[in-house]
Amino acid sequence: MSEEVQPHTQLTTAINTDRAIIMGDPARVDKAAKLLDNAKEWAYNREYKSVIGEYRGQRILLMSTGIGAPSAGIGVEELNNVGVKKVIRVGSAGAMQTGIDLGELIIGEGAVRDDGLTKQYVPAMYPAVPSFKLMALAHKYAPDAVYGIIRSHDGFYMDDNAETEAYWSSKGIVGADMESGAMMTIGRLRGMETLSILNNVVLYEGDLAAGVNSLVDGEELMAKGEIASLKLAMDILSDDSIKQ
Ligand SMILES: O=P(O)(O)O[C@H]1O[C@H](CO)[C@@H](O)[C@H]1O
Ligand SMILES: O=c1cc[nH]c(=O)[nH]1
Repeated sequence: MSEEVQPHTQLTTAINTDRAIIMGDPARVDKAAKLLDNAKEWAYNREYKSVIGEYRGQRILLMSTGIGAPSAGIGVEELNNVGVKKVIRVGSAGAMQTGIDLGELIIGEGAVRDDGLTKQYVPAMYPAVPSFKLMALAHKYAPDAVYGIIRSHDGFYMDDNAETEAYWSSKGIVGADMESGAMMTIGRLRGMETLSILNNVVLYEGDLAAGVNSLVDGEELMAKGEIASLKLAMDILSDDSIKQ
């Protein structure tokens, strides 16, 4: 653990908790903060907005990490530096299979590491897997969520998106995001327990940009999915079996 102020997140060990919920969007931190008791903003530097509060008596840090593996990777490293050992990402995603509705929760049983960053940590054959303990708690609180392997990628606006998605869909991948693979890989290398809970904002083969715009506009099913995903992460992190 480091006593230093972390340069990007501005976190220190004074956060005094071993668990955090991370998300891409700083605006989601404000929505999540409303679900906590005694929520207090800790810092807001660059894309990293952090709030500390309590859920069912358990102290939890909320933090945004911006978009993409490099900024998520920095966030996870700095969380580890200040003693955080359990991290749940609550993100948005695109479905990779038909039949997954808007606002449905997709929980990553592993991630295809289609990012550039984590290959600089370990070869691509190293698996990106979540904590089995946190996963078991996900099943306890959300037995009906969609469970499967997700794909974390670097490029939102790729010319070959349709072909790439068809390929990974044919391999059974259930959803796509941009940070879960980095969190699972770097987290595991640093001895942290991680889990990824994603709110579906794009139907399979749907319009990516339109889906993300609807999330911003607060479309009802997506807004419900966002709150459900945050509550699920809080239920898991405050479960009696892993209470701090
Ligand atoms: O909603 P967040 O958590 O940012 O997650 C998803 O949304 C962004 C793309 O729109 C990427 O960060 C992707 O992973
Ligand atoms: O398809 C999607 C939707 C949101 N975010 C992604 O990374 N991909």
